[in-house]
Amino acid sequence: MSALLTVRGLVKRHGERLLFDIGELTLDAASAYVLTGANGVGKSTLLRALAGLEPVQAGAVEFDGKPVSLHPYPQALRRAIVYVHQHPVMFSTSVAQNIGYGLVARGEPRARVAAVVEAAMDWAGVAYLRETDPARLSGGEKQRVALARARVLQPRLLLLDEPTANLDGAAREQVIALIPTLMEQGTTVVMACHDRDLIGLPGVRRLKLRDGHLEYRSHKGEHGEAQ
Ligand SMILES: Nc1ncnc2c1ncn2[C@@H]1O[C@H](COP(=O)(O)OP(=O)(O)OP(=O)(O)O)[C@@H](O)[C@H]1O
Repeated sequence: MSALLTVRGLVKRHGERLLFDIGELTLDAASAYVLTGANGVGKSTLLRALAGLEPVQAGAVEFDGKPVSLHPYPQALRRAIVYVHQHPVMFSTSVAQNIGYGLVARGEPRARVAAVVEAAMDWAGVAYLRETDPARLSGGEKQRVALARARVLQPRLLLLDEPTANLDGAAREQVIALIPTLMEQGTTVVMACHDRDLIGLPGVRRLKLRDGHLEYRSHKGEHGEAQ
């Protein structure tokens, strides 16, 4: 499998506190990962750093086999890497306009945006909400709208920050059901989570952040330090 993203020497400090010092992080193309670790260990920070939303110290970085920098964060990575917040922020327009916003911003023709948004709403099971003010959405609906909004951008790497946190019952199951279909479209997905059902999804590899280091774990529970 070919590497989509490799980052060497990924270091994050908050003042005197060293949050993580990761020798090497490699994410393969068209692969899915869960990123686990105790509360406060730095999972969100790591995802946000990869998305260019958090200043971080990085050595050599390669995306799609080409050297890139995380500072300044290149436009090509901004297009290719999408981060979905645990509590997604929505514009006070309609659900449909929120989902299409990124495509409109990229200058896509209106007719194409409308068709893609329609398909994404069907995929996420939110078509009945198309004209709804996002402020009225439940937590589960909001997360599914956020996933649809990310999916239409066809990212190479999708970073999901605790997509099922604060959800239970059917709302949680609806979000979990969407994840394998995201993986099918060739997107690499990394999910920060504590959710056992996400961790146990078929084909999902596990990354564990512990004591500032990243461990790669197989499904059988074997583990080893990252290089
Ligand atoms: N600007 C900041 N200054 C100092 N410390 C910060 C700052 N931002 C985050 N932190 C700290 O960094 C640590 C990592 O936070 P982060 O949200 O990445 O953890 P997490 O593993 O995602 O946790 P959780 O599972 O609870 O969501 C926390 O201890 C947090 O308080």
